[in-house]
Amino acid sequence: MTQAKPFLAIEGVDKLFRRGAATTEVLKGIDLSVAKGEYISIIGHSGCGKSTLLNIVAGLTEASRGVVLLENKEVREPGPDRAVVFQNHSLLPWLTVYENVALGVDKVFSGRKSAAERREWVMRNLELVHMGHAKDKRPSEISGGMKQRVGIARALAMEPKVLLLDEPFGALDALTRAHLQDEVMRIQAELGTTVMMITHDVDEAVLLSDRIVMLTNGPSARIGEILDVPLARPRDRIRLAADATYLRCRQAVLKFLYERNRFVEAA
Ligand SMILES: Nc1ncnc2c1ncn2[C@@H]1O[C@H](COP(=O)(O)OP(=O)(O)OP(=O)(O)O)[C@@H](O)[C@H]1O
Repeated sequence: MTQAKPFLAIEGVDKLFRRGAATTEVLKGIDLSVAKGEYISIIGHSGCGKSTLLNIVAGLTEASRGVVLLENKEVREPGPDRAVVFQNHSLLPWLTVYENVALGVDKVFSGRKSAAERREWVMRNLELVHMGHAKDKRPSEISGGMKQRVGIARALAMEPKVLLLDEPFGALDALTRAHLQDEVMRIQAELGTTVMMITHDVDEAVLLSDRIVMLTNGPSARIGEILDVPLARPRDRIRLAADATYLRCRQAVLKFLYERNRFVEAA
C-alpha cells in the first residue's frame, strides 16, 4: 500500500548563503510534513533561519538542497497558492484599502470571476477582517493593526493553499496583537486554511498552533523538537491561562528555548 503524500512537505532542505569566499550554512536537513488545515508555528531564537525557511516555502528563496512539495508539486517560485503576510505591512501607500486587496484578486481571478464577482469577493474578504468600513482609506490613514488586517485580507482573498505568516503581529501593541490573534483563529476555523507562522512569542505559538516546530540555534539550524498542542478549539485565552495542558506546552517550549538551546549572541 502506498502512503498518502502530505499536503505540504519540506524534504531534506539545506540552505547555504555565499558571500565571496565565505559560506554560511543557515539550515541543515529540514524535514517537515504539514497536513491540510493544520496550523504550524516555527519558533527559534533570532537569526536561526525561520524567515529563510518560510521564504523557501514561499518560493522567494531557493533551497541549496532538498525540495518543498505542495500537493506533490515542487515549489520553484512564488505563487498565489502561497500567500505571505510580513511583520511590517506591505500595502501600496498610493492605493486605497479596497484597491490593495483588489490588485491581487484581479490578477488571480481575472479569467474566472466577472468584474462584479471580483468586487464582491474583495468586499467579502475585507468584511472577514472587519475592514469593510475602511475600504476607501489609504494605508497612512489607518492604524498598524488595521494595516495588518488588510494584509491578511489581501492574502486570504487569493484563496491560498497555504498562508505564510512571518511574525504578523510582531510590530503591534499587546492588546491589538491579542485581538488579531483571536481574529486569525476565527478565520482559520471558518476557512480551514493551512497556516505556517513564524513567531518569537511562546504564548502566541501555544495559543494558535496545532504543532510547534522548534529550531535549534544556527548556524546549521535543524528541527530540534516538534510539540503537539492538544487543546480543543475554539480556544479562549483567558480560560487557557490556567489550563494544565496549556501550561505544560508553554513550559516545554520555554525549556527548549531557554535551557536546551540558550541564545548566544554572535561575537
Ligand atoms: N540573503 C542573505 N544573504 C546572506 N545571509 C543571509 C541572507 N538572508 C539571511 N541570511 C542570514 O541567515 C541567517 C538566518 O536569517 P533569518 O532571517 O532566516 O533568521 P530568523 O530566524 O528569521 O531571524 P529573526 O528572528 O531575527 O527574524 C542570519 O544569520 C542571516 O544573517
